[in-house]
Formats: sequence, C-alpha cells, structure tokens
Amino acid sequence: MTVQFDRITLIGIGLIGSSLAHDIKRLGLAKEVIVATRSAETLKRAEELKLGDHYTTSSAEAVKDADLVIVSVPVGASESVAKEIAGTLKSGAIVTDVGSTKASVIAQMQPHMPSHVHFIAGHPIAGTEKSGPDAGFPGLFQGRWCILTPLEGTDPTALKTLRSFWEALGSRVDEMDAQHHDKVLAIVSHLPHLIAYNIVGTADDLETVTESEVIKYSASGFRDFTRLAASDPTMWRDVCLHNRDAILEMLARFSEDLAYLQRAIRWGEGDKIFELFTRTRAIRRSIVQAGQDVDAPDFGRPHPLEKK
Ligand SMILES: NC(=O)C1=CN([C@@H]2O[C@H](COP(=O)(O)OP(=O)(O)OC[C@H]3O[C@@H](n4cnc5c(N)ncnc54)[C@H](O)[C@@H]3O)[C@@H](O)[C@H]2O)C=CC1
Ligand SMILES: O=C(O)C(=O)Cc1ccc(O)cc1
Repeated sequence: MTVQFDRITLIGIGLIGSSLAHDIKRLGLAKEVIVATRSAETLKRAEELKLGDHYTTSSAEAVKDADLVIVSVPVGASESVAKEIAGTLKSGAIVTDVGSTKASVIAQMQPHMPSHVHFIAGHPIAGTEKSGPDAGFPGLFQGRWCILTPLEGTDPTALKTLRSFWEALGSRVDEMDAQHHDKVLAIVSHLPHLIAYNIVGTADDLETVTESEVIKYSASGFRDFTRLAASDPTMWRDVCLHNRDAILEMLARFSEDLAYLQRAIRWGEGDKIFELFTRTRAIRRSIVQAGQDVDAPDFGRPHPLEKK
C-alpha cells in the first residue's frame, strides 16, 4: 500500500524529526509538512535547512488539519505535548511518536487524546549519538526495525496506514505490547548506553591514568563506548526515568552476571570465562548472519554515522 498524506506535522525537529523530514520530502509522503518545536532558535535552523513547508513554535497551531502527527521529543516531554495538541487535532488524524520507551509515553499521551483521533505509539530502532536538526539525514530508517505498540481497540485501518508509512521509509515493522517493548529495549539499547556512560565516567575519574592517556591510547572498544556516551543527556535522562523498572531489573541481572565473571577471574576459573566468551561470540555471529550488522560495508544503505 502506498501512502501519501495531505499534511504531516512534525513536533520536535531533532535527529529523528529532521531525518523524518528529509525522507518525507524525498519520498513524497506528504503534500505539506509542518514543523513545530519549542525553541525559536531550533525552529529557525529547521527553516534554514528547509525541513518543512511551514514553521511554528505552537504545537497546537501546527496540528490543525494534519492527517499524521509525529511527536519526536524527549520522552519526558510527551504529556505536555499531548495536552498542547489535544484541543486542535483534526477528526480522524493519526497521532504517533518515536520515543525510546513506550509504556510511559502511552500513559502520558493516551488520556489526553480525543476519541476522534487514532493514537498509536511507535519506536524506530534507528539513530545515532547526535542530536538537533543538523544531525538528521535521509535513509536513517532504511532497513531498520520500527516497533508499533497498538492498544486494545486501536483502529486496524489507522494501524495499517501507519505501518505503510514506516514501510515507505524502508523500515520493517513489528507490533508489540508496550511492557514487552520496554523490557526488550532495556537490555538491547538502554543498558548498553548506561554501561557506556558509566565506563567513560570511570575512566575519567581514574587518578592513576591521565585524561590525555585515555584519549591517546583508547582502543577501538573504548572508542565505541565513547560514541554511545556522547549521546544526548536530556534524551537519556528521560529514558532512565521513564523505563525505570525494566532498566533496574536488567541492571540487577547485569550486576549478578558481572559478579560471576569477577569471581571467575579472581579464582582463575578459565573454563568459565572461556565458556561465556564462546557463547557471546555466537550472538555476534547470529547478528551478522541475520544481516543486522549495521557497521558492515554491505548493509546496503547510508551508514547511520555517515554525517559527521
Ligand atoms: N537519538 C536516537 O538515536 C533516537 C531517539 N529516539 C527517540 O526520539 C525522540 C527524539 O530524539 P532525538 O530526535 O534524538 O532528540 P533531539 O534532542 O535531537 O531532538 C528533540 C527535539 O524535541 C524538541 N523538544 C523538546 N521538548 C519539546 C517540547 N516540550 N515541545 C516541542 N518540542 C520539544 C527539541 O527542541 C528538539 O527539536 C526521543 O524520545 C528519543 O527517545 C528514538 C530512536 C533513536
Ligand atoms: O546510536 C546508537 O547506537 C543507538 O543505539 C541509537 C538509538 C538510540 C535510541 C533508540 O531508542 C534507538 C536507537
């Protein structure tokens, strides 16, 4: 099914909002794109980059007559956006989001949504450590998964339309309930970021190793962590606070497993260490085999970190 909307409104025009803007224009998915964001400075930059057709700092104004509204703000701002747009949404409009956590976003937005709109939360599993309107680029969502979290009673036609939108961007779409989404993402995305923030913080705190040595001798493994640890502080603070339970559960499991490894190292239990490392190597090989290794040169799309 090919989709074209008369009017798409993008609320929030950072990495994700601006990447959507590039692709909507490139692929002709809307006759008109309205860009709304809170800060006048960001809005001015979006206009300079020609990311839309109309620009406003009023989300309430921006959603008037929109068929599709995509909210791309830090998850902690979801409720204030929902309250702001509730009164001006057009009948039959689809309202969605891209937030990294889902149960909290649904809890913040759903109660404010009028019954004449279709609210379906979503999450593209695609991004980089960059933020702001200059960070976006066309093709970010190509070949990546997008998870939609329909609720009981979600209109199947609206769901199909939203699915077609993401498919038009080149994404593969899965449906999942919000609680399960939050558990899965806690381990595959939120924990890795926390580990990265923590290890880079630990290296920075060391008394016996200087900062210049950390920079000078950083091996590629450490450098990979510094990339994640450079991710937007507001966005990731909000993820931590809004997926609290799942993150705490995964952190507890992680700490137990780390203690096991620590003990094996202390007692010289090479077989235990070897068994774990063999098991984890197999996971990496399955990712590569499944074509999910986005760093591979043959992944077949612009590299997510292409825009330096
Ligand atoms: N960065 C990434 O790799 C990914 C991020 N996400 C999710 O996408 C959402 C947006 O993230 P990014 O685009 O990376 O962030 P960003 O920091 O690049 O952009 C956020 C935008 O939201 C605007 N904003 C903040 N509060 C607002 C409010 N109350 N009303 C209107 N606009 C407001 C900011 O001015 C900015 O334009 C977040 O919820 C994040 O969890 C999802 C997938 C990947
Ligand atoms: O930059 C990276 O490696 C990411 O992991 C990007 C990312 C960040 C947050 C998401 O919810 C989804 C993807």
